[in-house]
Amino acid sequence: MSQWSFQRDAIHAFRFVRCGFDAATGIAQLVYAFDDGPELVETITVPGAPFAVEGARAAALEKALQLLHLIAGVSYYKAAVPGEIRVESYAIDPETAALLETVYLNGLGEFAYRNGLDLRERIRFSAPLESGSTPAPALGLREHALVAIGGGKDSLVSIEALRSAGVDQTVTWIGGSQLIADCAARTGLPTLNIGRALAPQLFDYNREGAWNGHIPVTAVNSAILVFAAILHGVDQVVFSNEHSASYGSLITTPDGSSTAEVNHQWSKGWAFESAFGDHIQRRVAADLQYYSLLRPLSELAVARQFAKLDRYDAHFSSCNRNFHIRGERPANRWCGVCPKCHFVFLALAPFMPKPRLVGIFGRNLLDEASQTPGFDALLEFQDHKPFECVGEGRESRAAMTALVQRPEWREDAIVERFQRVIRPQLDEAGLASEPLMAIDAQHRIPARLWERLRAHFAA
Ligand SMILES: CC(=O)N[C@H]1[C@@H](OP(=O)(O)OP(=O)(O)OC[C@H]2O[C@@H](n3ccc(=O)[nH]c3=O)[C@H](O)[C@@H]2O)O[C@H](CO)[C@@H](O)[C@@H]1O[C@H](C)C(=O)N[C@@H](C)C(=O)N[C@@H](CCC(=O)O)C(=O)O
Ligand SMILES: Nc1ncnc2c1ncn2[C@@H]1O[C@H](COP(=O)(O)OP(=O)(O)OP(=O)(O)O)[C@@H](O)[C@H]1O
Repeated sequence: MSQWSFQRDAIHAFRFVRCGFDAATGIAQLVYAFDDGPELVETITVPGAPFAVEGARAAALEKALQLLHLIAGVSYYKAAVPGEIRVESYAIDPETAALLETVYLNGLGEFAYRNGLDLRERIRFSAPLESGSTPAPALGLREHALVAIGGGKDSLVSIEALRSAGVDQTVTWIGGSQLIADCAARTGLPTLNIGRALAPQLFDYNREGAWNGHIPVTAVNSAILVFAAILHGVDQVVFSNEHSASYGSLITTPDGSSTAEVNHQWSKGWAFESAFGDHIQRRVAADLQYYSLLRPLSELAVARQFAKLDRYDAHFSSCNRNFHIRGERPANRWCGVCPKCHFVFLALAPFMPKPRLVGIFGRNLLDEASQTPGFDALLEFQDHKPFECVGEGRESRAAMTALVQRPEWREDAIVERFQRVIRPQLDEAGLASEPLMAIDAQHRIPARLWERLRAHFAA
């Protein structure tokens, strides 16, 4: 084994070697390997040990651990994308295999597009178990929500909505981000910070020529929170993925003959939420509900809700440059030049007093002419929507149209250019904000909770 070196194109198989959980320490180990190379060990640490889990809950925990092992493998599989995938220490059924193929294929959609790879014939999970295994039992989980917090506006909107609905919640995050920890502390609610350490060899492989690119990180985070929910015996895992996340960027194929949709945030979309949430209830725990509280809302509707809160202005950030595992972070939480900064500034502008918004970012992005190409991409003007977690083009166009009508914004460089250059080329019928504020019926929010929240979101 000491002879083995990472040679991307010579690798035949990706192996799910084993996974295990130590209830005494709260540490889960997820073990993978390429061919007969070294073991790649990712660790997940759930606070609260020692844990005592028995009977049906112990069986459910084992299933949740296997699902986490299978989904988190995407970070390593992507390094070489070999044509053979082997699950070695347990067997899976066809339904689980189908879920994994969907997650890997769609979740690596942007990765494949950017690297010029076609993964459709490569991603195959074999399923030795027969389908139709016994449905998962209800575990008698207590009524309590683990709410994922990401440091940005979306999860804060959910947390405050759940608070207003009187739902017991623990604000939960993965990783060592100080920014998220500050936001979590600011909620004043109970918190749970789950540790996650990627196998260190991944960083070596990256330097040695591994394929690299985006992975469906929300799918990984979701599987971690499901595992933690069963461990802590609670019945809800809540994410904050809005309706708009289900729509990708329309890309023209390299030969220019057609367009295809590639969604950077596929695992924040409805296709993932519905497939994963159903799978958890059928195969892991019948009374564990996985849902996104913001699924009925567009990004603009979420921005409107966030503008009603000012408690987090000096703490939150949606700029993903804060969240690199290694490397620099923006000095004042907002880099001001990435697609997420552009979009969040634009989406909040119609709903916030200008001085408040400029105070949050420390500058007025809409009056920086040098940023025109970035805003053009959001508007899908002569470009496609950026590969980032930003709203739909029609939301950006509607927000810009709203700003044109405001004296305090309309003379700013980007807004003025929109009115002069871009708007005349658009169909006026598609520029209104109001239709984008409509509440969508497609979601997995438990019915009793939704009855309480509907009015909150409509206000
Ligand atoms: C912070 C960030 O945007 N990272 C993306 C960036 O990675 P970079 O190399 O610049 O820094 P690191 O994040 O520290 O990653 C180092 C390497 O590790 C790989 N990796 C990381 C986390 C993980 O769970 N698995 C991994 O394999 C990573 O690929 C690097 O090789 O560029 C990468 C390549 O495009 C992206 O993969 C990194 O994205 C992170 C996985 C990440 O956490 N991104 C979130 C901020 C993010 O994009 N969230 C979306 C949700 C999208 C979804 O669920 O599909 C959001 O904001 O809504
Ligand atoms: N480190 C993390 N741990 C747990 N959940 C996370 C983490 N990062 C993001 N999430 C969750 O993933 C989902 C998508 O993240 P996203 O970045 O869109 O949300 P956000 O940070 O709340 O808001 P914004 O869109 O303004 O950045 C949210 O439910 C968020 O809470």
